[in-house]
Amino acid sequence: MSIIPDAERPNPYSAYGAHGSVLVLNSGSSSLKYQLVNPVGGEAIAKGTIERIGESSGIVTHKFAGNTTRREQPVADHGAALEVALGLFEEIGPRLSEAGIYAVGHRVVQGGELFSGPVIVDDEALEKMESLVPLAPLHNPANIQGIRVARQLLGDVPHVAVFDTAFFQDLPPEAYTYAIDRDVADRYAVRRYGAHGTSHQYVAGKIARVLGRRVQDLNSIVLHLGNGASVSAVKGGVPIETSMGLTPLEGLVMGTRSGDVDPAVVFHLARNAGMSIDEIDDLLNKRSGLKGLAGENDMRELHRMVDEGDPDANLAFSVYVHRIKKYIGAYAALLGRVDVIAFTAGIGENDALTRTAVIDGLEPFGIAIDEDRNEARSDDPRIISPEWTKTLVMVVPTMEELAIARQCVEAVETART
Ligand SMILES: Nc1ncnc2c1ncn2[C@@H]1O[C@H](COP(=O)(O)OP(=O)(O)O)[C@@H](O)[C@H]1O
Ligand SMILES: CC(=O)OP(=O)(O)O
Ligand SMILES: [Mg+2]
Repeated sequence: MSIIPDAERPNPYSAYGAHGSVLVLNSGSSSLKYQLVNPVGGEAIAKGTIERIGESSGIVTHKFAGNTTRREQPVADHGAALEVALGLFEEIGPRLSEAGIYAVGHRVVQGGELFSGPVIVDDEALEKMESLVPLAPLHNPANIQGIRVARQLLGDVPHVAVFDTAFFQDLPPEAYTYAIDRDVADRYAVRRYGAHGTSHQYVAGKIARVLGRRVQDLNSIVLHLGNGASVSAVKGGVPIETSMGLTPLEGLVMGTRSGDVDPAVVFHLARNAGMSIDEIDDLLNKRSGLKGLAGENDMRELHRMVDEGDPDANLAFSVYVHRIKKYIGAYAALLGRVDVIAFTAGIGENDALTRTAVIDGLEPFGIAIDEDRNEARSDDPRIISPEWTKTLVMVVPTMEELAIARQCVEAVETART
């Protein structure tokens, strides 16, 4: 039986949880999110984000004891970002030496075929993660750098890696297999691994708890719309499809990533535009998506540009929404019955305009939004569809850090028994 209670209730043992607190590090492609979490009660004791890593202007935010500290300062890379974060704990609090840290949990995006669940980090595990860098070039290097620096600075507690791909290890073969020569695919581990799995799994479970239903009885489409974006079809708690593939480049239109393109685009650019493979990689991962179409990957800014009549921003938003709708239709066909469509992550949780545009026109399928519910502001999971629909549309804030903290405690406890 799990030592972590499912219900999010206050921890009866100590201020920071029966197992102490867990420091969670979530390195994205250009950001570091961190949280000191009580893994039992579920509350964040302190948390922060460091955005625009590697750019000339970084934004640092640290929240503790009801106060928010915000600074603008350039941050060179993810190692430097972690040092800034640890410095803020010393300066503003809580001091990590007094926070009863039980373990450090690291989000690692790509576990490939080497990791199907959380692992306590040692040198061998780190080497394996290094070998997976080509399968998550924007993410694994930052994740690994975070682990190295954190192990040096917080060396006396266990460090646990929790993989984005783990949840999707349960995908059926027809979903994870690319229809290419089998020998080549097998030799080079070319298959679909998915990503954002910790979030998709958390949201699918949270939907069931909020509705008072068993996850086994629910079919959900989860839309994780952040800077990276992905969608999953979860049938009875088990993922049957997801939009990210070999790497987090496949699928939806994202902040800077193209999502699905005809692979022949790569051959065409290599042969006829004189671009190298590295240049095309950079193009599709960093200069595409909303940024490639409109020059802007912050959704708030994109809306402002649309309001000012910018045709590029308008097209970018239309392409973004069109792709999500295509996936909803496809995943509905795979699920057969859709009980819930859930929006999560930065855009999914905060952007009523995107939610309206995505659901618009789906009424004939019994899917609709109630605009008052959609626009009501809340940090709680909520239903935003009208009473009459069979499919519920929901907003379910993701809590990747809490989910990582809990998996981290379970991994340490399992290793000890
Ligand atoms: N209030 C808001 N309205 C619209 N978009 C928002 C809002 N707040 C954040 N976002 C968008 O959320 C995205 C970042 O989401 P997030 O889940 O934090 O991404 P990641 O984890 O990939 O860095 C950005 O595109 C940002 O514009
Ligand atoms: C996998 C992925 O795209 O992650 P993020 O959204 O944090 O960049
Ligand atoms: Mg994210």
